[in-house]
Formats: sequence, C-alpha cells, structure tokens
Amino acid sequence: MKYQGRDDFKHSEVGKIGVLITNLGTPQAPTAKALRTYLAQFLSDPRVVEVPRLLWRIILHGVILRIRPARSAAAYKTVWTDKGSPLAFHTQAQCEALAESLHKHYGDDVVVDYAMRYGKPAVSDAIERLMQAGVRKLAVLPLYPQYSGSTSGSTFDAIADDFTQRRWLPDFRFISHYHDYPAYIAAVAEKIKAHWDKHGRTDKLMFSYHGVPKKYLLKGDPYHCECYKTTRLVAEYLNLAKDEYMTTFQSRFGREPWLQPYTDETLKSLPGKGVKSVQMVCPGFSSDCLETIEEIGEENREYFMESGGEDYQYIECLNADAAHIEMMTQLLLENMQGWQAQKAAEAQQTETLAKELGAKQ
Ligand SMILES: C=CC1=C(C)c2cc3[nH]c(cc4nc(cc5[nH]c(cc1n2)c(C)c5CCC(=O)O)C(CCC(=O)O)=C4C)c(C)c3C=C
Ligand SMILES: [Fe+2]
Ligand SMILES: [Fe+2]
Repeated sequence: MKYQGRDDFKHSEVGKIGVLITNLGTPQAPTAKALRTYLAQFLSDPRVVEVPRLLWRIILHGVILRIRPARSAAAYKTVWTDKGSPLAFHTQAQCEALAESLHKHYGDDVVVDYAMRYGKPAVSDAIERLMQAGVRKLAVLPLYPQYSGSTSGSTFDAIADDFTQRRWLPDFRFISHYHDYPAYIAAVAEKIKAHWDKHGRTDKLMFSYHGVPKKYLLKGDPYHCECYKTTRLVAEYLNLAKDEYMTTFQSRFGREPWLQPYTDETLKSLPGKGVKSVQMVCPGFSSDCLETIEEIGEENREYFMESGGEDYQYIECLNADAAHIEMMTQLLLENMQGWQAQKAAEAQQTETLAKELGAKQ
C-alpha cells in the first residue's frame, strides 16, 4: 500500500485548520557524533549546496564530515543551555505562544505545530500529527523572512515530498517570505528602538544576514534583494541617514565567493575608517542560534575590538517576543482568509452527506 490515509476517518468529521511553523534545525547534542548526523542531512540537500552530486558526495563524506563536526561541536558547546540548543527552544516557545494566539481567533478549529527542516522534530512527523488531528487546510510558515531557495525553497521540497506519500491532500498555503511585511518591519525596528532606550546609540547600526553563494544571486535567487529591502524599510522606519547603517553577510562556508560585503571583513575594517562603535542586528534570523550568539555575539566582537573598535553591542532576535508572535498571527490570518467561512459551509454539507450515507449503509 503506497498511499497513507486514515482508516478511522468518519464522513461526519469536519476538518481542522493546521498551522505549521518551521525552522532550519539544529543538532541533537553539541557533540561531534550528533553534528555529523545533522550536517550530513543538511549539507546533502541539493538546494543548500549546488555542486554536481557525485563530486559533492566525495568532498562531503571524504573531507567535510571528517573535519567539520568536531569544530562545529566546539562552537555549539558555547551556546548550549540546560534547555538545549537555543534555536530549538526558541522555536518551541514560538510555537506554544502562536498556538495560544491563534486559539483566540479560531478556538479549537486550529491545530498548531512546528518542525525542523533538518533533524528533529522532523517535517514528516509534524505533518503526520496534523493529519491525525484531522487537518484539511494547512498553512505552512517557514520562519525565514527573506526567501532563498536554500531555505524556504528547500522547506517546500520537504513538505511536497511528504505529501507524495499521502492519499488525501489538504488545501494548502505556503508563505514563502515576509521580508517587507509591515508588522515584521515594525517588530524589528521597535526592538532596535527599545535597545537604544536602554543603551543609547552607536556610530553605526549593522544589519548582518546569513550569506549564500554569490552564484545563487546570479542565477536568480531573490534573497540578496530581499535582505537589502528589509534593511531599507527598517532604516526608513527609524529615520536613519544612509551613513548610519549598513548591510553585510555572514557565515560564509567553503571557498567560492558568497554575498558581499562580508560581516567579518567589514567589522575588521570599520575602526580604521573612524567607526568605533557598532550595534549588530540580524533580521534574517527569527531565533537566536549558533550563528547569532556565537558568530555575531562572540567571534565578530573579537574581530572588531582587536581592530580598534571600542563598543560592540548585539541586539537579540525577535525570538518569542509578543510583537513577533503578533506579527506571525497577522500574517497567518491574512493568508488563511476565507478558511473559517469555508469550514462552516463544509460542516453543513458534511452533515447532509453523512446523513445520506448513513441512510444507505
Ligand atoms: C553550506 C551552505 C550553507 C548555506 C547556503 C546556508 C544558508 C542559510 N543558512 C541559514 C540559517 C542558518 N544556518 C545555520 C547554520 C549553518 N549553516 C551552514 C551552511 C549553509 N547555510 C552550516 C554548515 C551550519 C551549521 C553550523 C556550522 O557548522 O557552522 C543556522 C544555525 C543553526 C543552529 O543550530 O543554531 C541557521 C539559523 C539561512 C537563513 C540561509 C540562507 C539564506
Ligand atoms: Fe546556514
Ligand atoms: Fe557560522
């Protein structure tokens, strides 16, 4: 039997609305062994590394998975907490808060869950839970504000792959980006303002986004443009002059050119140009994680200070802040418009159908 379905399905059942938020994923533990499992899945994704498969498998298994896991595990150890990996517990907290918020709008008609593209909780397990809960309309929100084939695109692949095995597909909404969504821009800008209220301002506000290989941009990936647009909209909200802020790209991997300017090189050069104090903000990350806490919070701080910088401040991600959850709620409600009305109509028709079938059986 190839296609999965539910054999306990009743014709009188009225479907629910499902909401699935997703993020990248994180290793199960800060150990070389767990990192090997995680990185093998992550870096085998052809959306992430666009190198001919056979060649890449040789490099990945022959070189990278022999060296990188131990190095990455050491970095993960510095951010690991009693609650586990920051990315994991922030995403879980976002899911719980979003469920509470959506229940206020939809009551028991909505089921909210979360999944990780790589590692656990797996996308297929979350979809299975949603289908078992009777979801017939599904909205998926990957928590990547800026679209990239390597993140949002890859998440769609995982969801689509899972549904190739299922008998009955739900109605479906996939929110592929929200880099210019007013409530997202406002949430990022207000977080910066709140930081200013406490700590004052610095010479420059630096917007650092995760990079991707430059060739993805040249082949038509909109990620680069969406990052710049987010920066521009936040800067406009904050009334910043052009010389008061800058966009850079972090987390380069491998030898080919990635999106530039690079965050690390820029920070090393700024003190020599008279910029002695900076605030770092990472609007491309919806949760604090290795790349923000360790790479921006620690590693790049050292580069800046060692190059003559005097003050380096990191502004946290939106995580499970109320403004972030409210933004997700608004975005989802807008995308799910009409679903509640449809459900009411379906409930009536389902009742009639169940009666008809009941009469015949
Ligand atoms: C090798 C290519 C990579 C691409 C392309 C890439 C794109 C990309 N990644 C994020 C968000 C995150 N990446 C994180 C970690 C991470 N990323 C890569 C590689 C690529 N990312 C690696 C190898 C790692 C693992 C850590 C390491 O070994 O250095 C994370 C953090 C996860 C965590 O557990 O905390 C996030 C988040 C985006 C948004 C993006 C493209 C736009
Ligand atoms: Fe990454
Ligand atoms: Fe990194």
